[in-house]
Amino acid sequence: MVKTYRHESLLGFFKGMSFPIASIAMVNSVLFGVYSNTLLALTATSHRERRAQPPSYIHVFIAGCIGGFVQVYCLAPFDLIKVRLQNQTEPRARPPGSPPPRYRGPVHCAVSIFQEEGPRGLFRGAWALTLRDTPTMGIYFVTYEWLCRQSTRDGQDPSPARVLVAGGFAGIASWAVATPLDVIKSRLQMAGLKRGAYRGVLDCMVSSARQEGLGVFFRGLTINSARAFPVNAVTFLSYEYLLRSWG
Ligand SMILES: C[N+](C)(C)CCCC[C@H](N)C(=O)O
Repeated sequence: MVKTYRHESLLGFFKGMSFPIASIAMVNSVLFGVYSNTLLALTATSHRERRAQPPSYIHVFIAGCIGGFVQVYCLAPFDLIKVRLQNQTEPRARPPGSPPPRYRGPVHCAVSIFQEEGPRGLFRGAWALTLRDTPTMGIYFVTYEWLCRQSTRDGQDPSPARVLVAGGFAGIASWAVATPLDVIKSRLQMAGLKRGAYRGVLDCMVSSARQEGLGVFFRGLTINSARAFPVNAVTFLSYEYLLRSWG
């Protein structure tokens, strides 16, 4: 944090955020929409009926995995642009004559990737993202449901405080499992800049572990968990209460 602040001031912390903020609404509505509709197809219960007739954890897991799988295709290009911009550090005062940053902003970044790496370039790392999100979104929804049911009497709606706590821990639990593939995904997304860096997911895993030890698979987990708690607490609270007031 100190280094980022010294080098890039407060703005450095928000690098690459305009795109994720604009895209998060779309990505989350795809995730939660596919999740809820898959549960409807599997259990024939709507969101409202699910308190009285709770779905089995297997159904929750399958619906979460399918939701995770589908949302990857909305998330992948936005996530790639975020990673590319976050990894581009710019000093506060650029010495005169030094080259300008490679990407001038999210739109310029998207256009450059499209031109330099082709349309498929925008989906770089999407396979690692699919591997990261499919099972861990299942874990995300199962953890949330389990924690809600632990603390709520059968058939009753969980209180807002419980929804917040269950959502927060669901975020942490799923990130704990997702972090190894998150590290690999980000490396593959960055590798598009240098030709032939990795041959694929497995190659990236093996060479990262060889060079940096197994600890590499947990890089960023602490800061990600600190972020995941409030983010996912609010996400689930919004989901529950928006559906309750509209459904
Ligand atoms: C499945 N995985 C762990 C990758 C993400 C789960 C939480 C997703 C949420 N939008 C967030 O940004 O925290």
